[in-house]
Amino acid sequence: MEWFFERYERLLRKAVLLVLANKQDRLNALSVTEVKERLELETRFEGRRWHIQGIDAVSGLGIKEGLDWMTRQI
Ligand SMILES: Nc1nc2c(ncn2[C@@H]2O[C@H](COP(=O)(O)OP(=O)(O)OP(=O)(O)O)[C@@H](O)[C@H]2O)c(=O)[nH]1
Repeated sequence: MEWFFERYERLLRKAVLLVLANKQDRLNALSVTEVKERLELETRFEGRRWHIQGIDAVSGLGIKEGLDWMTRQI
């Protein structure tokens, strides 16, 4: 199994990451900055392609912008 995980890790190193910080319409939702800090994205994904997008899944706000970013990466 070792070979499997090594191969997988190698492939994932090239993966791009899109984080959707949902419920931005709710006052008690974590802000984009808070989600970014709690997930330690800047340090964990340093040198990698990642993006965090605030969204509101009910109205759809931000979803297009997030997916547009992902589309540009692939
Ligand atoms: N106001 C608001 N409500 C949302 C949003 N996204 C999901 N919800 C609501 O949150 C509730 C839980 O949604 P689910 O899709 O079941 O998500 P879940 O992962 O099971 O639960 P959560 O931990 O609440 O995310 C539902 O009533 C959704 O309508 C959003 O962006 N804004």
